[in-house]
Amino acid sequence: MQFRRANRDNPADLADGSLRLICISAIQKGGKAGEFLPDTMEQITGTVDKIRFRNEENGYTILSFEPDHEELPITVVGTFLRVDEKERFTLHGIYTNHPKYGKQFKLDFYESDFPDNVKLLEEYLGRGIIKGIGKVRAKSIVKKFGADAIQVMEHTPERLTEIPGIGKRLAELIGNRVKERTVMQEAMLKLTKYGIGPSLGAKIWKKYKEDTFHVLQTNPYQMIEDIDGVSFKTADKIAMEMDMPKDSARRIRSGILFLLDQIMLSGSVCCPKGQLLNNAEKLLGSERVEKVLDTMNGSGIITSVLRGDTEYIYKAAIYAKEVNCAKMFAELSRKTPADDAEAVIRSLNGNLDEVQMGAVRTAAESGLMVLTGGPGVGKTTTTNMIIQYFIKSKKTVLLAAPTGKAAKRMTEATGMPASTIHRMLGIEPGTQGFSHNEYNPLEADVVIIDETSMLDLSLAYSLLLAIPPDARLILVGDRNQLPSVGAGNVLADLIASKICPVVELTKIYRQAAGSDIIRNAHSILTGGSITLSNRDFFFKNCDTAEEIKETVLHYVADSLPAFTGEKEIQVLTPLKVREVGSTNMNLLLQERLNPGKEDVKGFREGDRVIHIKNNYIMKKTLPNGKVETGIFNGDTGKILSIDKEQEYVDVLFDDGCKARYEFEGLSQLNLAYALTVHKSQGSEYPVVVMPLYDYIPDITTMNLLYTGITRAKKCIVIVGTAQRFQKIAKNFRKGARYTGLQDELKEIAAR
Ligand SMILES: Nc1ncnc2c1ncn2[C@@H]1O[C@H](COP(=O)(O)OP(=O)(O)OP(=O)(O)O)[C@@H](O)[C@H]1O
Repeated sequence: MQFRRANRDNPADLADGSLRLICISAIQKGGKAGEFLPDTMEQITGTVDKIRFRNEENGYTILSFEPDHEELPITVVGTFLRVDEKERFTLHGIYTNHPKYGKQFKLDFYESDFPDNVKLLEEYLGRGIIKGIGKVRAKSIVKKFGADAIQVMEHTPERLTEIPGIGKRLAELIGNRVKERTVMQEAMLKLTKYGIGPSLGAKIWKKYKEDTFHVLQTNPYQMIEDIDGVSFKTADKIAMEMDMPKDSARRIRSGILFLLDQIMLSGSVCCPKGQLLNNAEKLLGSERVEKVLDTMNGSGIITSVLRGDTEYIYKAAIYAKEVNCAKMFAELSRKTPADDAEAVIRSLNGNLDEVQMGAVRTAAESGLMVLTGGPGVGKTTTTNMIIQYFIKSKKTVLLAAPTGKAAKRMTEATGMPASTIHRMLGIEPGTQGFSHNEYNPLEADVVIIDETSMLDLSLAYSLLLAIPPDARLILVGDRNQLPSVGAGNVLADLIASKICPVVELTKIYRQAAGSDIIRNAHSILTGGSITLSNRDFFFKNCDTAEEIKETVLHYVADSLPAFTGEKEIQVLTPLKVREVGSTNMNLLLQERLNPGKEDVKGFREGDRVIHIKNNYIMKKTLPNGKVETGIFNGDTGKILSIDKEQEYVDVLFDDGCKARYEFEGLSQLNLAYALTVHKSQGSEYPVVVMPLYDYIPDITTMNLLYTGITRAKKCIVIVGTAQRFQKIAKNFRKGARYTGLQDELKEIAAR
């Protein structure tokens, strides 16, 4: 068979039987590790000698390749949709010179074909590439049909029956398998034309197989629901390429659901109808939006709720959760008091003030209560007394918090085991489900949750489902902290609804004598004046972004470690993006604190890192050598070593546990020299530096400043201008977070 170079922009090539595949590979241009030789595209044709590394998930491959007219094999690095040894390709890319591994060919895209040399073809087919053909059959097929063997198998498979031992059925089967291969490759090629990379392309193919084009042509939006990683924008691009009308109901429906998902990512659970229609019309360029929205409302996909004069639109599932949360909260709040509470309370040891003692009494008397207050007011001390009360009353108490770090702090503060809420509920990895639910409730009389401000609506719903009918729920948290990252505003809504008792502690006990951190944190809440007595709360006046960055670097690297005696200084930024955001500050801090080392995907040995996803199946080795599973969002540590040959990174976490990350798993890590205030919720650090530069009314709020400041235990330095600080401190906006839990609760209470 004649090999022909194809033009990836020429649609005719797609239909040409001689073309097997042209594939785009994500080339990593300008990677620091590689210094480019001439930056011109090269083309080499040859045979795969050996696959040295392959990640089946994303197609990333390192292989040794034998070019046709060169003696020595070369190393090729890039993304192959699929690849086998002895397979033939024409590769397009550039040569680079890797400091450690030498000359490499970085792949941009490739064209693939079956071997055109009879000997290689026999060897290739003999390796079991096509099911039903082993060494012996490969030999007979190639002997019979020569270099045309593949053409015969694909287009006239019945001719295979000319070979003894191959019957009609097997011939047909082989023909189908070869065709399937071709169809898959063509599908992948077509997908790359819509900007879909090989890894996503492979997922789409895996899901729809031969139906891929049918789905793409009839309803590409289906992919959003079926395949992880397909966004509305990707599906819409395909739909537009397919000339789908802008006014198509499917398109509008998907666009509306996409916007509702976006709303939820920003923390709201619903959206005023007017706002949604406006955004949808802008996104979709269609005037049929309202009509389609109304039909969706009737079909159970979305729910519309009238509150006052405003109509709010929810995805139906999240609305159901909100309504059910309200019902379950209301149900809990109706519980009756314990019988001999007073006698047990009198027997408790500890010096609580009257309000704190009142909280213990309330806990004893209520099915549902909230204990809130700022830093150092005795929330933990009071919680400990509540636990003591229930233990003395022979009740089973379970403790949990939304994050791993907060759960660890709860364990230390109470002396009792506390877990993440997910773990307490028995997360079932791979599904969104929990083993504890309404059919299998928790075995507890009392459940106490700390850092409740971080509890989002979905997790609150799962938690409430698992609370046994006669148990109590106690929610502890600081209502002035930022709300949860996930959609909802559970603690604030619950407090505002007045459906259950709320005990607010206001008297500051901790460090009352000497600390400006706590005093100023409380002053920010009350709008009081800020004290700068240079004890533990410092302010450095800097104006420009450049000045702020330099000052932060200087404090973190030079002056603060000496001044505070702490080696690690935590930078907390209001934003992730922009010049003084955590992403950029991390790069600057990495260069300053950990310079001159080679990067792997942005990480270096010795870097401070944070794990950013709850991973309940990942293994870690405890300091005592025992192996456990579970690494949580917010866990911080340091990179101990990077093994480039074996492609893994070892991390030592702050609690002494070690974990190994394969290179592909590194997306679970971020640099942690600088974190956003949002990310730092539930954690505390001895020394914090907080640069204030940007002002975005919905984000840089008083609550964000307050949350950042209260993360510092020993010392905080704020870097910015006094005007900017005041502006943020007085920004009492809560951010546009639309939720309805408060109204639902009030409605139930009024019945
Ligand atoms: N009634 C009290 N009398 C004397 N000291 C108290 C009292 N209540 C709390 N404290 C002390 O105040 C300090 C802070 O208390 P605690 O840690 O319970 O506060 P917190 O609200 O949990 O603080 P944070 O939210 O910052 O962790 C502790 O040293 C505690 O012993």
